Amino acid sequence: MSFRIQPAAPACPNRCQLFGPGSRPAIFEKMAASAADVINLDLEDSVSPDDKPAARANIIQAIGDVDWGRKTLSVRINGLDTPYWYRDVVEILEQASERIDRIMIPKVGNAADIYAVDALATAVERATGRTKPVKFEVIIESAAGIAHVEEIAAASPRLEAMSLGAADFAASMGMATTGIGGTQEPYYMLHEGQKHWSDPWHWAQAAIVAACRTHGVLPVDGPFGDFSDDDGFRAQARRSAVLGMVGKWAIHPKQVALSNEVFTPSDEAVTEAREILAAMEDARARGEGATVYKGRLVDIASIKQAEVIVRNADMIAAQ
Ligand SMILES: CC(C)(COP(=O)(O)OP(=O)(O)OC[C@H]1O[C@@H](n2cnc3c(N)ncnc32)[C@H](O)[C@@H]1OP(=O)(O)O)[C@@H](O)C(=O)NCCC(=O)NCCSC(=O)C[C@H](O)C(=O)O
Ligand SMILES: [Mg+2]
Repeated sequence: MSFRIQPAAPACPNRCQLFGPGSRPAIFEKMAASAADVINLDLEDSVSPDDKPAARANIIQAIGDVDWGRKTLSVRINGLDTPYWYRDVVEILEQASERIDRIMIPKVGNAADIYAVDALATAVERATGRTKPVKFEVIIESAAGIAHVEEIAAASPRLEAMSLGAADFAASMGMATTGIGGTQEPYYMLHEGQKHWSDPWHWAQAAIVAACRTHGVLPVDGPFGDFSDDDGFRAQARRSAVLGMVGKWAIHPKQVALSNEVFTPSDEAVTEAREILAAMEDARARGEGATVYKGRLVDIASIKQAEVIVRNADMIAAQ
């Protein structure tokens, strides 16, 4: 056990991040009216190269003009392997209002990528006299990103959240699939003639959660491409929640409610967590460190487990 205390991740709801192309300003008001906790206005892969300047201008105007309520407002810039990213950062931080909360950096490969954007953002903020430092979120979506995930999680005090980008991740890893998240038909074990499907995203998600929890960053599951498959989305999101992720992207508005449903602790879960805390309080009064709740062991670690659920529920209810 390390003597270092694990830092808390930011206490802001992040159950669903709704994406929309910056080249499609007609949907910005709909995004703002949605039930997503986070809005991601995209300058990257949903915007064609010719549309990048117009998309930047749309986003800069909308950051100030649209009523985003209490949502976290994030702009996904282009990757550092493109000629677009520096203009994204400079134009947004020079021209957009301070309503923007985060810049999302895609395809990060190592801590130096974050350092580069941090240096540029810091220079623009100082030059323009901005008073609210923009926060960062990153996407792990390459072999290099997952190989360096821990140094990326530690790279900047601006960093609030880290997502798995299943599509680019699969491409970078050379995975034999065109699916964006979810069950992959050929990824199964055979036992006595029966197929047992496994989860090809699991290890990357677990690595992201561990890196994030070590450094006080929110771990988030990325896109689920087949927006006609609600049950598939739910199944993927539930696995992510059990692993410790706090939310998931929506690439279509119909996925927002699904994500909020999965990543909001249920009444039953909260009741059980509070009962465990009460049972342990009674045990403590008796001078015991362990007791029995519904026929199973609960001990001091159970207090920490129950507190995760209660804290999360209280934080969401406070919004
Ligand atoms: C996927 C879409 C292109 C679908 O758009 P559309 O054809 O308009 O869908 P519908 O006709 O079903 O729309 C129904 C109504 O909802 C509105 N709408 C559509 N999309 C959005 C949205 N994103 N936010 C809010 N509202 C939206 C429509 O206007 C309709 O409204 P109405 O007419 O009033 O009923 C589109 O959803 C879309 O562009 N989605 C986002 C795509 C995107 O941003 N992709 C980037 C993120 S995923 C990624 O990059 C991969 C990742 O990096 C990785 O590597 O894994
Ligand atoms: Mg991507």
